[in-house]
Amino acid sequence: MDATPETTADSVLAEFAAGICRRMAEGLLEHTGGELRSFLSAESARLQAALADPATLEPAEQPHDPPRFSRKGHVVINTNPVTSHRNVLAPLLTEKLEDDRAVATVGPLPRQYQGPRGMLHGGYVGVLLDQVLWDVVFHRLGHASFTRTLNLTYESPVPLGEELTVEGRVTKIDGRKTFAEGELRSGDTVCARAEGLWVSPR
Ligand SMILES: CCCCCCCCCC(=O)SCCNC(=O)CCNC(=O)[C@H](O)C(C)(C)COP(=O)(O)OP(=O)(O)OC[C@H]1O[C@@H](n2cnc3c(N)ncnc32)[C@H](O)[C@@H]1OP(=O)(O)O
Repeated sequence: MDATPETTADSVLAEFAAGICRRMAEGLLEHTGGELRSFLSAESARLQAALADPATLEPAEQPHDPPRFSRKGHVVINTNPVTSHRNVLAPLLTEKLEDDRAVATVGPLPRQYQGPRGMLHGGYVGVLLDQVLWDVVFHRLGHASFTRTLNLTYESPVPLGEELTVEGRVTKIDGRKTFAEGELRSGDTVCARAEGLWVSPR
């Protein structure tokens, strides 16, 4: 069996296509009428050109999330809706994990994440905090666990169009229970705080 289910060039092409889809999702909310038609046409042409000649995808880089085979031989694609370069819903995080602490940067987030005008949807604030707290718990324990509780406090609206910082810390481990807390910041402003419980599988 090959080490990967597709060539590196095809993985790069898939991530390029995901980038086009992300821009299209944003463009559909930014443009109307003839401007929208021109925008869609230009993005489609870029994808068609890449499909016709993948060598035009410069600079030739390594894919971030190439599919792999599981131990049982199934194709595994990273589907994570926050971190996967292949999932067009994912805003993508740059994350640093150290011991009991994770610090991630995300954004600037575009219009498809909007709740109140110009602000991030509150449910999505929870998604970002859930992911980063889950990540720090995984990093600390070395295995996956389930979010059991996640309590959010919204301190101030989260702006779209600005880079955000999401921080998570493990605060206590008690048998199968791991407690963690964190916050989401825009600049120096703490916009939301979270604390929760992660339960390891039996
Ligand atoms: C591989 C890569 C994947 C990347 C994914 C990123 C994911 C991001 C995070 C997520 O989205 S996770 C998905 C959302 N979460 C879920 O779907 C979890 C749904 N809930 C469950 O499946 C079960 O409720 C759960 C597995 C969490 C717990 O069920 P159990 O039957 O194993 O728990 P149990 O009732 O035995 O409780 C375990 C311990 O927690 C304690 N506990 C439970 N609820 C509590 C509570 N609310 N407060 C305090 N303690 C609590 C409970 O008393 C007990 O304590 P002890 O071990 O000391 O006896």
